[in-house]
Amino acid sequence: MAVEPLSQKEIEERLAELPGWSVDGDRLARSYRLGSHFAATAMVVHIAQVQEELNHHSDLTLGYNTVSLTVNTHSVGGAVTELDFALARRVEDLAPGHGAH
Ligand SMILES: C[C@H](O)[C@H](O)[C@H]1CNC2=NC(N)=NC(=O)C2=N1
Repeated sequence: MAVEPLSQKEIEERLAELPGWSVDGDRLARSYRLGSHFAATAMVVHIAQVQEELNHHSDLTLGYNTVSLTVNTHSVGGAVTELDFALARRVEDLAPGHGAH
């Protein structure tokens, strides 16, 4: 399946289903706060596992008790695509298990 940049309208429709996520420049982004540094670290490892499964990788930043991601699709010149939203949905699914909000 060829992956293509999403239109502004397509991005807005998908963002409406993903509270907390936004588009910052040409990247889909969200930050989470967790209960401790160790909890944040465990979430980073879990996200890395999903990224390997999807073969799609965010810029993933670990803070003291925060985890931040930004992602776009290099192969279309750094635009937001369905692949970025697929990763975002998977991260949203795993976040509650880590107590992330
Ligand atoms: C060869 C491999 O499929 C590509 O390099 C993948 C890996 N991870 C990736 N991650 C992201 N965010 N964008 C890509 O275009 C991308 N491409």
